[in-house]
Amino acid sequence: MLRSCAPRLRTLGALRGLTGGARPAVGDAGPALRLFSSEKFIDKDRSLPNPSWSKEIRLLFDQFMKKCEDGSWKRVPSYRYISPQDSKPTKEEGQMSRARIFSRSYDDGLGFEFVMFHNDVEKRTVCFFQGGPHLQGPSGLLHGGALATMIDVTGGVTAIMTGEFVMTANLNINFKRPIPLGSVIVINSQIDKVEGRKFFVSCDVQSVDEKTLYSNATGLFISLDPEKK
Ligand SMILES: CCCCCCCC/C=C\CCCCCCCC(=O)SCCNC(=O)CCNC(=O)[C@H](O)C(C)(C)COP(=O)(O)OP(=O)(O)OC[C@H]1O[C@@H](n2cnc3c(N)ncnc32)[C@H](O)[C@@H]1OP(=O)(O)O
Repeated sequence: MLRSCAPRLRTLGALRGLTGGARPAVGDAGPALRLFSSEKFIDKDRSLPNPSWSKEIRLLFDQFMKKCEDGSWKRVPSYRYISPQDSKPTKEEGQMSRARIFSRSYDDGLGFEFVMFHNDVEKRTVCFFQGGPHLQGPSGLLHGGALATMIDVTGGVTAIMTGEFVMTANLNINFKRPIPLGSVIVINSQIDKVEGRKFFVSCDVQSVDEKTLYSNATGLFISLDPEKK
């Protein structure tokens, strides 16, 4: 997913140029549709509602878009592809790379449907996630690896929003209750501590009514050593 570090400022700029306000129509550099420089390729912001979203996740989306109006929360835009300028050259020289960002690699409704909102003052991120049918583990339940992916992405975004590009060094997840496939869950992530390049993040995963704690986790994210880049 994180294939190139050199262009991180541009990428971080894109991530930090987050969207707020009532109109869910802007992503990095403005448009929800991102036209890559080749002008042959359009990537859309996938953290906006699509027809596969249940009423429940739409309601949460609307509630948090309202919270964005005073600037305290920002919606985090999210794309399927790393733009060609940010990608490392691939073996498919001269062709569009087929690489996709894992958490956005499924077609609408089949895999990871989610939207994140970040609060800069509180250094925390909330993610509303609806796992589609291709993320099944045990019958009728969400695969643990799919949940780990979402915890990783939410924790990673929480750290990245401090302004540093990070890699995941450690994730420790307690799976406490199984998650019904297709249900909407809430992942709350916050930065507990920063020590030099190390960002210690914690996450909990709950039902929308907060009655069920599905999982909790801690993660260590490390920003890249300038010497080693
Ligand atoms: C730019 C373009 C990209 C585009 C992006 C698209 C948009 C993004 C949108 C949305 C983002 C979503 C968010 C991301 C979510 C997904 C993230 C992933 O999947 S990341 C892939 C999986 N992770 C790896 O592959 C890491 C592999 N490991 C490494 O590369 C290195 O080990 C690394 C960078 C993590 C650390 O290496 P060192 O060389 O920089 O660090 P050293 O100097 O060894 O350690 C620094 C300190 O950290 C401790 N440390 C290192 N690893 C540790 C560990 N595993 N556990 C505990 N401590 C550890 C050390 O003991 C040291 O501590 P002391 O400073 O001495 O106190």
